[in-house]
Amino acid sequence: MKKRFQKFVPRTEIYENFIDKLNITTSVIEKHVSESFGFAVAEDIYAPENIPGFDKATIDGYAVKAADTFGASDGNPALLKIVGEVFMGKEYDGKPINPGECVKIPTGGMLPEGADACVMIENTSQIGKRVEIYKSVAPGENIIKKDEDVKKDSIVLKKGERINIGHIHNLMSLGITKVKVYQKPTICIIPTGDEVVEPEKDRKLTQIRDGNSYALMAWLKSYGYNVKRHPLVKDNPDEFKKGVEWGLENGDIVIISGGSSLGARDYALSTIEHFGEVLYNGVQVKPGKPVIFGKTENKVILGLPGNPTSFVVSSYLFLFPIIRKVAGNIDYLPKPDSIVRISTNVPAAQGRERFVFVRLEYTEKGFIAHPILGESGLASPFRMADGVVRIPLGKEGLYKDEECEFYRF
Ligand SMILES: Nc1nc2c(c(=O)[nH]1)N[C@H]1C(S)=C(S)[C@@H](COP(=O)(O)OP(=O)(O)OC[C@H]3O[C@@H](n4cnc5c(N)ncnc54)[C@H](O)[C@@H]3O)O[C@H]1N2
Ligand code: MOO
Repeated sequence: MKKRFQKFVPRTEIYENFIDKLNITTSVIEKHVSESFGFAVAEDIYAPENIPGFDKATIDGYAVKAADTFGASDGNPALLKIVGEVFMGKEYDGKPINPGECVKIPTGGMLPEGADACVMIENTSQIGKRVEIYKSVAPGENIIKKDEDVKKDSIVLKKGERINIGHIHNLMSLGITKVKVYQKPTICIIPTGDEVVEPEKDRKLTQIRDGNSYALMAWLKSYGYNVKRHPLVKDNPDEFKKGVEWGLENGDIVIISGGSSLGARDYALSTIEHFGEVLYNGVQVKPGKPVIFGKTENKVILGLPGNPTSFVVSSYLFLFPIIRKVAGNIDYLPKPDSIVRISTNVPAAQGRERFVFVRLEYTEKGFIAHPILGESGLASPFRMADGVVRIPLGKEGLYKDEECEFYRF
């Protein structure tokens, strides 16, 4: 990562040469499993036992030998002898069942020895100590095998996997109540611009209120990340430096909002160079061209464009993957959520991969994406959108009804 690039590069280059190679991760902490949703696990976890651990009935009825029911029907029922009953949470205390015998069993009960299937109570009729079976069952039918949910010694969580509710359920069922995870990163946001004012303040005609930092804070918090916001920074190098210094002391990832372009008062580049190394300065993406990628020994500093649409798209494409990487996730790059059809022709951006905000409509033919076009200086396109579709680099555009990748925001 020594070489510094000043040219605009494709998004994939940032992924391969900046994000994939980032060797910064947050510290490892122990969490109660019930508090671990969304964290990346910091160790491989193997199952110490089978789940459920016993062959289990999935219906209320009778535990049988399947072969005894073969050919059974309403007109020709199988007749079995009831030799006992299984109670919930208890092992069957009778003898293994023999051909011609069956045992009453509740949903969730442990299958008695000798039985290999269960028959639903609705398909039977009890006559004293016998039962008529009107429907045959195959071996294994209406049963969960003892290792069917989780097999002893199998891997339940791979280091770097994001913990989901299924993992939490499995871990708790296995009696594993604590888990080592990577701490969620802290992101420090520094909103900049002489023209930018606090939202609760009155503004002059030429001023704008800070939407960027508050929108990003809310978005990051929705994923449980820690966020800190610096007060507004004016367009001067000292204020930029103070802001970034604060960010480096207080967070893992520092974001400068605005001032990343080429204007005389755009100080993001020189400030990042002051504190660390700038690896890339500009990407072939629209919106979101002037993104600056920098790092110090153990922190990331990003300069994001001030234009609202560019700010949001570059956050989605670059900031979020960086956060996921730093948070220990093995799966950190964005992936399309689905393939949709575009409702109208949309031109590409010359020499840039283009992302277009769309609203999705569900029709009989599947999802149709309606573009919400507008300049990168607007915020309403993403207010009205479900996400973006992608026009790959080098493609001249999307034609009406053409399939394209959709990314949900
Ligand atoms: N000569 C060139 N000019 C520009 C180029 C270029 O290549 N050559 N690139 C354009 C592109 S593309 C973008 S994107 C913008 C990015 O500019 P900056 O990152 O330097 O951002 P600012 O100039 O600070 O602001 C742009 C725009 O966004 C508004 N803004 C800033 N902060 C906020 C905030 N917190 N909340 C809401 N809106 C904000 C700001 O008022 C400006 O209107 O550069 C083009 N120029
Ligand atoms: O690339 Mo700028 O990010 O178009 O607005």
